[in-house]
Amino acid sequence: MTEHDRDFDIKGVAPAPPLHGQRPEGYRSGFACFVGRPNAGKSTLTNALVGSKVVITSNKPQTTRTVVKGIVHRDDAQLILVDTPGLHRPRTLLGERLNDLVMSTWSEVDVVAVCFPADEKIGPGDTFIVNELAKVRRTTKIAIATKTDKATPEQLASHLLAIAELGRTTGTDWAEIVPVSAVGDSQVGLLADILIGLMPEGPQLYPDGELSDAPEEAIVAELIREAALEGVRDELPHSIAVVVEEMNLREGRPADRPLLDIHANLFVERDSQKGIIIGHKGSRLREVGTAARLQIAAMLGTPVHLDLHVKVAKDWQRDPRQLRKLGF
Ligand SMILES: Nc1nc2c(ncn2[C@@H]2O[C@H](COP(=O)(O)OP(=O)(O)OP(=O)(O)O)[C@@H](O)[C@H]2O)c(=O)[nH]1
Repeated sequence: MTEHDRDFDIKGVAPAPPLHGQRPEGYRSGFACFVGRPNAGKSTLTNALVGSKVVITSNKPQTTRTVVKGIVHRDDAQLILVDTPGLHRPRTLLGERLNDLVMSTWSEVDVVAVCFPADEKIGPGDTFIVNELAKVRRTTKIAIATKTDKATPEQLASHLLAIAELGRTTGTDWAEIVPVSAVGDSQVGLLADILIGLMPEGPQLYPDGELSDAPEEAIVAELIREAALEGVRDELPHSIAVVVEEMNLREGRPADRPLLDIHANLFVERDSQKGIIIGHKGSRLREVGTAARLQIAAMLGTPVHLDLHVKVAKDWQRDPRQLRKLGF
């Protein structure tokens, strides 16, 4: 039995569907996972590789909660990208669950790629991640210097040396160190070649053209969450969760004018946070709703009616029952 004959059961990602199509000689397939400190450019890189916005990017740290994957299709390979939450020193039950999820994902993928933004010095956060990753012995590790467009050639050179040094001090054997700019589309193709070269030989795992198997509800929830976080205090990101309760095409609409009805609840931890989200006489919530609605409509290609409610779920990050209900 080869590696790919068993069901892949990466936590939070559905087991692989039945195998598709014939594969030419030498066809490769497998899983890669980007890690790195918040804002390192992981989601942007996933999007650049896949060529479509499937992972939600944001300029605020720590918004990637769910495991969402994008799929790179090539004639000779299929590369499945898994995105994990950030790794933190756990302070709550949610924090512990997220860390467990990250560690088990790392041990099940073929390659873990650590992203180090070239415009920032390597710091304790990076060292923490690489030290944790070093405990996962079997998985191949590569380092990516991201956002190279934001660094001078001299800065980039010393950044690459610092990455190599971090490998040495943590006992991590980087299979490659690759400088990339997702925004400038520099070396993204090379990165794809390198990742694919590190995948095992195996069959096509997903049908052609499938970009992501993240359920639409999860993508919609992330878009709402992103809109709700826009312009609010830095500590609020940890306290918001969005659950899409219902998503249905409205009945009785003409075929050329569909309308998607979405009912979603936005959970905060405290009444004071509810006030921040809702704003003066509901003004902020209306803006959040409009922004999310337009994003969802653009993503799904259907006009949307969004019904958004804000609820307080006291200390949901610490309560196992609430966490289960919210999908963690
Ligand atoms: N100039 C430049 N900016 C980039 C590049 N890649 C990402 N960014 C920006 O950096 C910010 C963070 O990027 P993300 O892709 O959301 O980072 P992330 O690592 O997924 O962040 P978390 O989800 O918070 O862990 C965004 O504002 C991006 O537009 C790049 O190659 N060049």
